[in-house]
Amino acid sequence: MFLNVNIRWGANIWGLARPLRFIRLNSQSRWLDRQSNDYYTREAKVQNLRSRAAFKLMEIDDKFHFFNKDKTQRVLDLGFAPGAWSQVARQRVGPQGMVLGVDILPCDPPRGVHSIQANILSAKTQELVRLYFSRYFQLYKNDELHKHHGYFQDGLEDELHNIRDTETYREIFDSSLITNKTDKYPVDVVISDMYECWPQTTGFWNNLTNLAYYRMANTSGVAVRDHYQSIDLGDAALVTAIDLLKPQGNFVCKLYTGKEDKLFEKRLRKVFQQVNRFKPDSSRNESKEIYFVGLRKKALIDKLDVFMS
Ligand SMILES: C[S@@+](CC[C@H](N)C(=O)[O-])C[C@H]1O[C@@H](n2cnc3c(N)ncnc32)[C@H](O)[C@@H]1O
Repeated sequence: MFLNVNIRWGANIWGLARPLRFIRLNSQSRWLDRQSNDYYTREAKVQNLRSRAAFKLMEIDDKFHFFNKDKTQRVLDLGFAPGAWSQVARQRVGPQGMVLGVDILPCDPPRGVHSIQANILSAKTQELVRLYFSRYFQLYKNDELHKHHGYFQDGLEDELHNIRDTETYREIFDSSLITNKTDKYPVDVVISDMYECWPQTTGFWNNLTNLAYYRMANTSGVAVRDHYQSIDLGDAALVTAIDLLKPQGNFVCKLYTGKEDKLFEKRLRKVFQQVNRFKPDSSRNESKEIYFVGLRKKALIDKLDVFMS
């Protein structure tokens, strides 16, 4: 059904704003009602988890077992805010593991997790992730770096300035030099729940210079748009996995389902030995989200072949 509105700018716009605000408040209160009646939301509060999303990752791991307390695993959580998946990863990798969250929005990471406020679509983000997991520049151990809200990048520019000229730095970033200092694939598990942001509770965009909150992909309710935007973020997560994930490493990625699922799945099959599609019980029936799980990354991957055919 189309709403036929004849807008004369200036004259009628404020008249239109009122009903629109009413519609928004109505959908907000429906969302609040649904939240307060929801088992997983209540349970998340009881268990001190940052959101109900935690239960989705628990269910996915209960089925596919990609976290392992016995190995020292390094986990990269893409779009980690507010941090429920990072909490689950932290618990499931055990004390020796490392968890790094990346989010375009600023967010205090959960206990035992470090974070970078960065856009996954930027090449610099990979550099930061690589340095974080590097055994030779253990920046995460330096208190100076996380004294402000745990943000790893505080002071990072100074550190980068000091180390960019060193031989070790060159070895870490020069993939043609395979030495025992080079950790070409520093990550064991990549998890990506990238999509809509958590509700803004204070004016934190004062911290941002690039108006990330406006530029990000927010779920619009228009299925086609949400689907294509989530495919873009899924592809960004897949590129990150191709570049940083160890052979035999594992990958979890949320997607809003639609026409291109099959193509995304085909790309995943070129990177992982086993690919599964999964809808956890804790994901609402009416939600279009599904989760792809890629197990055991292949050793040789041709990125062009993954994305071109
Ligand atoms: C649904 S939330 C993630 C919830 C999280 N898994 C949890 O359990 O708390 C999606 C997140 O993706 C982030 N995001 C979206 N686009 C991004 C991008 N290009 N780079 C980094 N983070 C992004 C958003 O800021 C948002 O916080």
